Amino acid sequence: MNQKKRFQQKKYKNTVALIYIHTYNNTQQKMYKDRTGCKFMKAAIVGATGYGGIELIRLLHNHQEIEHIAVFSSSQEGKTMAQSYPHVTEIIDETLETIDAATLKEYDVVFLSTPPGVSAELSAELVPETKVIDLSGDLRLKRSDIYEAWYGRKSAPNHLLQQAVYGLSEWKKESIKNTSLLSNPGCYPTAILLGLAPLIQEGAIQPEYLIIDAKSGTTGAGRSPSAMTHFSEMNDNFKVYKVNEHKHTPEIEQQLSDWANKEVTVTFTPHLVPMTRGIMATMYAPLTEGWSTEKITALYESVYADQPFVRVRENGTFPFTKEVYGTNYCDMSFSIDERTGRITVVSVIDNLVKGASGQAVQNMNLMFGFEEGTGLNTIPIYP
Ligand SMILES: NC(=O)C1=CN([C@@H]2O[C@H](COP(=O)(O)OP(=O)(O)OC[C@H]3O[C@@H](n4cnc5c(N)ncnc54)[C@H](OP(=O)(O)O)[C@@H]3O)[C@@H](O)[C@H]2O)C=CC1
Ligand SMILES: CC(=O)N[C@@H](CCC(=O)OP(=O)(O)O)C(=O)O
Repeated sequence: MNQKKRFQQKKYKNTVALIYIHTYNNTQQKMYKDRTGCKFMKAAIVGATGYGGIELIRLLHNHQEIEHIAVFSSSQEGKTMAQSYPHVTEIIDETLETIDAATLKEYDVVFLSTPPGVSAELSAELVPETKVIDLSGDLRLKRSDIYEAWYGRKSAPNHLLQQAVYGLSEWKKESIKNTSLLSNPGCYPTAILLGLAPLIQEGAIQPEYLIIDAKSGTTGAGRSPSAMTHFSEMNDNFKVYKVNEHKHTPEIEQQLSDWANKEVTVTFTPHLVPMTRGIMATMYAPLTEGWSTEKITALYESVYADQPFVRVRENGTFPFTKEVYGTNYCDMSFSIDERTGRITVVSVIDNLVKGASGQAVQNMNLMFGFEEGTGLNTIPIYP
């Protein structure tokens, strides 16, 4: 009997029959569902000292199924989380552990909130023994030549790229449920793809003329200070960066091409704005024949009717980033310009929640058969 099964048997032998004789398959997922509220999951976070990591801690700490959160670091082993983040003093008393595949395999789920290159190596050692959710871009692109061209580094082995399920939670829920290797989408692609999905899937826009303009808060760049993001460079400023060379471009194109059933290329221009969290994506494209405000409204409402974290606003009532702050929501609205025949779609997310750790927890919920919104049902912090 392996470590994980021993743990579950020890903890639950008096309360939950059979829990330890199942392996990771649909049967066990059903059992997880049956055990809602038992709090027996053990989660590990690699890269816990980063912004994605501390946000995972915030969300998992309040998650009713998580019994234990272990934290791992490549540079601060032996220190406590409170040494990195005093705001978790007396809330999270875990000590940062050395990253080691054998230890990580003891956990039910491992979050890799690490820079590019780490998960390409680590996830190969962890799946299928445990479930891995990778927040980095290592496993999002299916073609290694495209990864290498845009990331400027060697890609993960092809079999891992093919095995990983791209976890835009609102789609491919069945694939997400059945995978051990989940690749969490990038922050910009999450806001952009959710905003464009109904239009591209229905052929309502001409994708060859699609232009995407997006703005991010500085936490999108992680915790390490840089000349790009530090206060005196960013305060009272507004920056454009990586024009026509941002690594999220092929990620957006890959998914749009899949939905459109033809190759789609986009102009994507990211900007940095002096705020802590938030992404606003503004997308412009010419409509195809026959679409009106009423038809597009009905389309968005039907596509997102059963998606708990997508809120379609009344036509023309555009969302602001603060209206999703600290939450897993993606809010959106659109307007059609009758003069030009173009539609403008605006979507907003919190980059650290729906754009990273929140979507990772949503995907974990799907992978383990929990209710999709478990641990994520909070009201935005406003103002
Ligand atoms: N910030 C955001 O809005 C989003 C981020 N992402 C992606 O999520 C990942 C984490 O981002 P974020 O938290 O913002 O970045 P941070 O820079 O804030 O944190 C990254 C963490 O990775 C750890 N790390 C560094 N080198 C290694 C290594 N060689 N092996 C293992 N761990 C290492 C560091 O912790 P330590 O030194 O303690 O090991 C660090 O705290 C990145 O891939 C990022 O691109 C995705 C979507 C949105
Ligand atoms: C503001 C800012 O710098 N944002 C980051 C995007 C963060 C992200 O999602 O990066 P991954 O694809 O590596 O996960 C950037 O533009 O590179």
